[in-house]
Amino acid sequence: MSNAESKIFYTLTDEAPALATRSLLPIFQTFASACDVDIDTKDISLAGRILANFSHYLKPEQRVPDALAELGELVLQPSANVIKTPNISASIPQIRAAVAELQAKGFAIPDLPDDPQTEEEIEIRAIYERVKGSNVNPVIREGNSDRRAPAAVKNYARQNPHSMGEWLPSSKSHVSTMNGGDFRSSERSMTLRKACSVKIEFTDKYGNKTVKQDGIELLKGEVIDAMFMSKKALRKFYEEQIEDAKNKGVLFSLHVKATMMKVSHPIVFGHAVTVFYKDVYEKYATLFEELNVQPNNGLGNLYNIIKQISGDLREKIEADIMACYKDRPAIAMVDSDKGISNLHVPSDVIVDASMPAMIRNSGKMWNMDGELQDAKAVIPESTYAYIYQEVIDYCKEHGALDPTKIGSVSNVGLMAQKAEEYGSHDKTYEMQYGGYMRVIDEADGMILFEHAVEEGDIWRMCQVKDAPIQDWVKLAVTRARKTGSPAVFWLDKNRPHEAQLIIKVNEYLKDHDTEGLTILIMSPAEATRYSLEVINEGRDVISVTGNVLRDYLTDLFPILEVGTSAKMLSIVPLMNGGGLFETGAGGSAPKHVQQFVKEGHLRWDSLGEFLATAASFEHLADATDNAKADVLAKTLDAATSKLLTEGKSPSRKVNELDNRGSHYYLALYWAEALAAQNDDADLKTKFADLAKQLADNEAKIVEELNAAQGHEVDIDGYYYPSEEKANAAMRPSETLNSILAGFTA
Ligand SMILES: NC(=O)C1=CN([C@@H]2O[C@H](COP(=O)(O)OP(=O)(O)OC[C@H]3O[C@@H](n4cnc5c(N)ncnc54)[C@H](OP(=O)(O)O)[C@@H]3O)[C@@H](O)[C@H]2O)C=CC1
Ligand SMILES: O=C(O)CCC(=O)C(=O)O
Ligand SMILES: [Mg+2]
Repeated sequence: MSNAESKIFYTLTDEAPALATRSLLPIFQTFASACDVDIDTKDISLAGRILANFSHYLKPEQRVPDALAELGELVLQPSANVIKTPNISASIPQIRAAVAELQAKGFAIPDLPDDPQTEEEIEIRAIYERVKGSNVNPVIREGNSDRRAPAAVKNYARQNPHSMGEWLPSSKSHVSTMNGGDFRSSERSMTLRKACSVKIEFTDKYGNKTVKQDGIELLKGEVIDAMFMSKKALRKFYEEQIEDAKNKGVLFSLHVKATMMKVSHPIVFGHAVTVFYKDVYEKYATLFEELNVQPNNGLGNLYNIIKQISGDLREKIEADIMACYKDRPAIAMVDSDKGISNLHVPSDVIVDASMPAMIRNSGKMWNMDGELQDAKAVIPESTYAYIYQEVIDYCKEHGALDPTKIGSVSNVGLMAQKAEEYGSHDKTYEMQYGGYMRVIDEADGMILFEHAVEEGDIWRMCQVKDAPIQDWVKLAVTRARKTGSPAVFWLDKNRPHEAQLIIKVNEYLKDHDTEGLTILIMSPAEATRYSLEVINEGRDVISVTGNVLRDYLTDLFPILEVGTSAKMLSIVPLMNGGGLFETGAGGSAPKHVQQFVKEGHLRWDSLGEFLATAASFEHLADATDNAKADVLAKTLDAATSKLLTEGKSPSRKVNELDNRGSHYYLALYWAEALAAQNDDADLKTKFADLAKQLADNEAKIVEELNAAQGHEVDIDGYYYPSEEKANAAMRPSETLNSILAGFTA
């Protein structure tokens, strides 16, 4: 029965999840063969995406298909069944590093031009812009998101709580956000009564018009917004916050999402760099211009560039950088041993993961001396920053949340069809001159939005289509019905965009039976407090949010509740009927790779992959009437629960069970569960033998896996490692490999 519908696509991505896949996928493929299901792969790694986009620069034998474009098509098909591991949403410094590695490996791809001048350079830059930032998820997320902690994970965390730093009322940590001049304060929003085509037009102060984009086709019922962040207000805000951090004796730490908000946030980040290190960037302004220094790529970019200039001048600049610290507050560090601060690389501190980590750590971050210290978390955009202040206030009042007692905040998030900020990337502009930005209906010339902007302001337009909103409301009601938990729409009637959504939510709720359900609408700050109160009473609550809060909350609450978002079940019911199964909410854990190559221990926990794969089998079973796939799904879930209770998750420390060892135990428990079930006799027989072989060889396999630890590992690359070496490193047990290879379905 090998047809299109019996196929699962598993993505090959980057960093830790890509390493883990090399060990885990052969296990999944072996088990899937027993129910006639193929698990095929799609390489959407950063390196793979660069190569696919520059095919015309490569020798024919080096060319690779555009797997992301293929997946983008696939997710529109009702038969789609995709398992997606986290991938790098690349910042420019990450792209540069990947390009250098690929070039060194003989791929003649072009350098990323900083300041494209010729037609060819402009074309090359445009291709890299397509590869940059969050460009995978918006393409394949053709559905809204349903993320939650499965009961087994929650119960395990209750019994084996992760550490939670103590919170004292005396903590000086706090969130600082703009109270004017930011996107929120200038936001305009409307719902379209009819389909139309609009253009974005800039008019300078002399009346000259430039069409930034035209022919933007919008649908009836679509909610569109436009807003801008004032450069002057942002820089003034940074100055004030730097001063305030110094006066209060707390660390200055910036939290943005330069990867997902791939156009606007690198600029927001760059201003923080040039304000914090103002003395240097102003003193050497002309030189830096000649050298093409790019503050949006962080202080690390400056250090890299001055490496190339003569000793004396370089030392002078370096001394001037150090001198900045005298007048500035202490700065939060990413790696104090290596002197890497929060302002070095735009993708090192990503707000969704960095703020919960700070909250878990008693509101502290690392200072230059490698000590924990209270911090000022600077989150310029005020739209969602308040939620973190609310959590901090709550912790100051009530102490840290107790993972042994608290309930859970799950999430239903709006993201389908490039909803909200996901759709803003090609409609975000850094203004070269002051003037007016207008969104104009092309049919009748009517001005839909108008903003007076100044040089350097960041203007953007977002959109969210009506069908995804209807789907989102339906998903929220479905989850509320299924769980009996209250569902809270985190929408602020005072924010223009959310006021439009509230009208739609109230309208579309009428399409469903909501009798007996608790469905509430609250502003994000109120909803934060309410949700904390509910979970502190041990009860659960569903957060129903827009795209950015989806991202923020699905790291925030999981990290507080179960220690990491990697253990979440993360499902995207695709709007055309297919299923996209993401692995947790976690990222690609660059630190894990560093540890792996240094000491041969991979601490990545593939629990998210286990959960996603079970959900994928379950979906396939329903979609194709494959009863065996259903048995595989149920037994995989049972094996995952057993793995948790038996403590066979990866340890953080070298020479203890790591990612590979946990995969062995998953295979063992899964085969045992299949051998023990009575729903399918054929599977029972087949897997009884496999279970026996895996059990009989436990000591030998674990020994072979452990022997691979405790020393450096060479996988020959970071973004494009050697397949042969990485596979060998991730599958070091000959015994396990031959047992799997010997399995016949
Ligand atoms: N869906 C997607 O495709 C996503 C991609 N990303 C990308 O991931 C990269 C890193 O992002 P960042 O914000 O630093 O987030 P990460 O989630 O990668 O890192 C934060 C920390 O979370 C812990 N963690 C995350 N996943 C796991 C896991 N499976 N097992 C064990 N621990 C885990 C690790 O903690 P510890 O070090 O203490 O072990 C890790 O250092 C970026 O390139 C980003 O663009 C980020 C989010 C989602
Ligand atoms: O798309 C991205 O860049 C990251 C997405 C993310 O962090 C998430 O979906 O939780
Ligand atoms: Mg996230």
